[in-house]
Amino acid sequence: MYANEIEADLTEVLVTEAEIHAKLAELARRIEADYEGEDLLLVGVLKGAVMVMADLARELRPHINMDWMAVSSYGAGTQSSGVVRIVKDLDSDLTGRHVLIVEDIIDSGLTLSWLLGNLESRGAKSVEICALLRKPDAAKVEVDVKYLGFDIPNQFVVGYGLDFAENYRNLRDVAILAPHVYS
Ligand SMILES: O=P(O)(O)OC[C@H]1O[C@H](OP(=O)(O)OP(=O)(O)O)[C@H](O)[C@@H]1O
Ligand code: HPA
Ligand SMILES: [Mg+2]
Repeated sequence: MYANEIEADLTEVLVTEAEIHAKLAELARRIEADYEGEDLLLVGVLKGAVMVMADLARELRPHINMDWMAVSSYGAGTQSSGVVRIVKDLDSDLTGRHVLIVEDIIDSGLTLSWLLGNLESRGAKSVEICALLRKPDAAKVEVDVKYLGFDIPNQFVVGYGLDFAENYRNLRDVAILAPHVYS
């Protein structure tokens, strides 16, 4: 389904487009029930969360708001540096608001544990996390994720927003990147 030169870079498709969309619909129903009658601000973490945010937001039937933050800790490698830096901050004031962070993946957990602390310190009424993927075997810190899509093995994955050196973000599925690409 992908161009031949992309197929050659992938070991296997781990989560298909259909599985992602079914899961996001399921999570959206839970989110709608949990925040019924409340205002909700979705905070997407650029750039990886763009696809999850776009599809999750369109699954949600009530009125919601969206804002974006860009943080980066990976650079061009496959290991988190552990140092999270804000590349773009939110435009919104979080005081008194219900905030749901939308992420593509929890790998070491360093990005989200840092972000959770950062957003909680801004006076939000609540801050929760929705992440499409999590690698339980890669955790360096535990992150309390309320809405989780899939637990996946500890392998480097790409697609559906996830990149390696800024490539593969546009793939529709989540796939394992072949080691020959990065080693
Ligand atoms: O749990 P961790 O080990 O911290 O890894 C997860 C984070 O790493 C990736 O983002 P990255 O910093 O590479 O930037 P990007 O979203 O622009 O790809 C991914 O999108 C998560 O935000
Ligand atoms: O497995 C991954 N793939 C792409 N980006 C990532 N950022 C953290 N883990 C990953
Ligand atoms: Mg990211």
